[in-house]
Amino acid sequence: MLPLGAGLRRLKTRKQNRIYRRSGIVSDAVGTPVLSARGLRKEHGKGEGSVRAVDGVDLDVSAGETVAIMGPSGCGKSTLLHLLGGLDRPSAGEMSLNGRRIDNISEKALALMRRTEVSYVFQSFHLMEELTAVENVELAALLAGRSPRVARRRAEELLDQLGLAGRARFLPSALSGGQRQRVAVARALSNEPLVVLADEPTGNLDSAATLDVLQLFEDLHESGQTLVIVTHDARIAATADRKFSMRDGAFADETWLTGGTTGQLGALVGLED
Ligand SMILES: Nc1ncnc2c1ncn2[C@@H]1O[C@H](COP(=O)(O)OP(=O)(O)OP(=O)(O)O)[C@@H](O)[C@H]1O
Repeated sequence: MLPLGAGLRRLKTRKQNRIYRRSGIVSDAVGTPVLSARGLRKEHGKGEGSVRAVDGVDLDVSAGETVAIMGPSGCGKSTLLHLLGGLDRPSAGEMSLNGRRIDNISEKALALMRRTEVSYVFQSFHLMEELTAVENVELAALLAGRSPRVARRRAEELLDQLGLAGRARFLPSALSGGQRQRVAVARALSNEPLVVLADEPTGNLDSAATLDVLQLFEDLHESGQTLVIVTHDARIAATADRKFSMRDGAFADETWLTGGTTGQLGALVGLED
């Protein structure tokens, strides 16, 4: 088994190739945000009882960047993440993925985007309990259009790289919380997503497993994976390039943790080394 960091770094070359391939040239991968939102709004419900959960969010996430979103309970973090990943539709505003509008596309196109271009890691893992670890990961790759042979190979490879080779045939019920979240991360990577969206990835974990998953997200960041993480955990947020504080559906504050534009330049360096 490869050490976790080394395993993920091996993924990096493939990721670089994918970004080059999809974007055509490097400057596109850096210049065009992977994920972008303008004037994003979401109202839950209608009329007097409606709640404006997201209220005018602008966001650009560059290739290879990790963005953390923090804020008090109910400020709209999960709703925003759902909008960004196409799990829900905005009431107003525009969103783009790799330069392509996604706020006004058909349900079919949105479903395809969810299977092939974005991935999620949830607080409560959302693994299929009747499937083994490798089957959970493989299923996501199959849904993204990989052949059964490629899907199985990729699933085994990812579990190996995430330190779970010995647990591949275990059902989720036989895994610890940290191991389940690792399977969920392997599943999220199985379609080679442009961006991984994580909603409180350590919210259901004890402190030892939290440290484990924290390291995992640092390694993912290091591997060049674009990440948007909603979290209450300042340690997770500290692994990000930028941190947004959300209040009442909008960003109240933005903090560069890796120093202004050097965060974006860092992504460029990461692509080229
Ligand atoms: N499906 C829904 N229908 C009606 N209101 C909703 C729905 N989902 C969320 N809300 C409301 O929208 C607001 C934002 O909720 P959201 O879950 O996005 O907040 P959050 O910041 O993620 O909270 P937490 O940190 O507790 O998970 C809250 O007032 C919530 O009650």
